[in-house]
Amino acid sequence: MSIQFGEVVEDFLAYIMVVSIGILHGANDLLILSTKEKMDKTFRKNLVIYVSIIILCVIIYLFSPFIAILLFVLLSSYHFGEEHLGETINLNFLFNAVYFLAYGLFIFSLLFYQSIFDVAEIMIELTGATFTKFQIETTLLTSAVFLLIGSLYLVLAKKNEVEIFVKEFFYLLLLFLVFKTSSLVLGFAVYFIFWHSIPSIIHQIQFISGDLNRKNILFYVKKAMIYWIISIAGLLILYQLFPQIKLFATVVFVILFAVTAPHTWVMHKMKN
Ligand SMILES: CC1=C(/C=C/C(C)=C/C=C/C(C)=C/C=C/C=C(C)/C=C/C=C(C)/C=C/C2=C(C)CCCC2(C)C)C(C)(C)CCC1
Repeated sequence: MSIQFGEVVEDFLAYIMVVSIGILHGANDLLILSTKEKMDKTFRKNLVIYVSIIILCVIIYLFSPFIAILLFVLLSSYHFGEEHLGETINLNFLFNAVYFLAYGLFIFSLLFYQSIFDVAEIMIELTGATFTKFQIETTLLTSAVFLLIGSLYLVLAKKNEVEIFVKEFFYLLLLFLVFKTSSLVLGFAVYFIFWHSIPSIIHQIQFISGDLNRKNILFYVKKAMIYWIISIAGLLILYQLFPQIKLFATVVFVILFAVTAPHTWVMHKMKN
């Protein structure tokens, strides 16, 4: 009973974090595109591209939910890696892409490995199938090998200092402890908010306004508000429209699934 109560509180906290800061961190994507292109006229074109990518993701999901979620995990892995390591690792396009992908896949497989039954529950609601223990273990091991070889190469080729990888190793150890001791949704939320969304919001504010200060933070939040409200409305409508969806987590991941591809595109453009 106490474990269940603990999980309810943990999940509640996680949803608050994801729905507030998590969704917010993507809500200024159109402003970032306009800032990058320095032309107001491109706003409508960017909006059409952004919404078309969302529609394309939904179509892929309707044709094959499992393939769609698999692509979602792969793209998210790359995106998490690029956001976290983009300023540290810069060798060439192929090396960076593989390293970022391996980093994200390692995080996801570590999380899934710790909560295999909860992952199965959400995956079955989303797709009717789930990842097997063997698939998760193989991904965990393969991504770890890629990360290790890639990091060794960067150190031996004198591209990066060894201290960077030692620090990252301790971060991963910390994440392992977080994933082991919390529910699936809270574990995901801790990574998504503290490792990904908050650093990303800081980079975005610096990109849009130059400095990180109170005025620029308020400007960022004000500009994001309308898109944040539309996304939250979408989430609530979806939850009401499909009463067969039992888990709130499923609806949250559907929303994240829909916005991840256009958001990854914008963030990639911002950084390159
Ligand atoms: C601008 C705009 C807008 C908005 C937008 C936004 C708001 C965005 C956001 C964005 C975002 C916010 C992003 C995010 C991202 C996320 C991610 C990247 C995640 C990932 C995750 C995953 C991959 C998961 C997985 C899993 C788990 C963890 C468990 C269970 C199972 C599964 C597999 C599901 C709109 C639409 C209104 C309109 C138009 C314009």
